[in-house]
Amino acid sequence: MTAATNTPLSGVRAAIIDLDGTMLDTVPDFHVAINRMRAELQKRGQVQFPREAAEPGQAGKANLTPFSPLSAERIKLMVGKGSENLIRSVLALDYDEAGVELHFEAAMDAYQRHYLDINGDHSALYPDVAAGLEALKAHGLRLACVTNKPIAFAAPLLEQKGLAGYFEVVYGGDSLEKKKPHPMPLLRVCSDFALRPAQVVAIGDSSNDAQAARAAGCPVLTVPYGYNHGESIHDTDSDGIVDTLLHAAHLIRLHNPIAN
Ligand SMILES: O=C(O)COP(=O)(O)O
Ligand SMILES: [Mg+2]
Repeated sequence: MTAATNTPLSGVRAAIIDLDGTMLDTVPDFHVAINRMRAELQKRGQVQFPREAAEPGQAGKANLTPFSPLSAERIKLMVGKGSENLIRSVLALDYDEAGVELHFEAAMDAYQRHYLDINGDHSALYPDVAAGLEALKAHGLRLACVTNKPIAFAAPLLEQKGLAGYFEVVYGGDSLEKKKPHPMPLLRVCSDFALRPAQVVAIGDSSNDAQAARAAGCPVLTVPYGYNHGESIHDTDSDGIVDTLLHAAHLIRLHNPIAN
């Protein structure tokens, strides 16, 4: 994209930043919490086995085979569409459809407990995140964070990593009726800021962010280092790929030379 007079980034006054895979590499947290949840389910399955089995040694036999821990790479493919989707995808590796439904509630409960226990302990900021947020703010942009992570995970995580102060609003995947790729959370930010969607750029790591932005009518920039469900970010429809949030800030500034 060149600094022509009218581009998708012209007139941008605010930015909506995604969390997982864009600001923080959280897969190591997901990795620990998911495998602890699976170990817990496994343990309970073994305890229940003698009582549940109609014929000892028949029903529930599969539960006696230890779940081998999932790799971080495998979990990375499942992150980005919220907790419910993640837990269903993980359960589907061990159970058939009926089993997924049967174990869903207990799995969610265990997962949330384990995640909150270690939230942020294994996660790290990507390069130039704080510098990028500083630069966006210095250029007069208002900032919001929109993530599909539950707000009970996202809010303390932003706080712990020193990022909370940058954002006027934060919406989690369960804050509103719909989550990304639905445009609802992005449109809510536009209305919070009293700006038109064309004035609010979304910055994210996945097709989820891009689809939500397109549906809302917001320009969108993508980063190439996050989790795009195993797909190349080059195949995602966006207005530009930026190496870092700092690069995004420079690009926005280039297209808005007189703002501030
Ligand atoms: O928790 C998730 O599904 C990921 O959320 P995010 O990429 O929208 O921050
Ligand atoms: Mg993301």
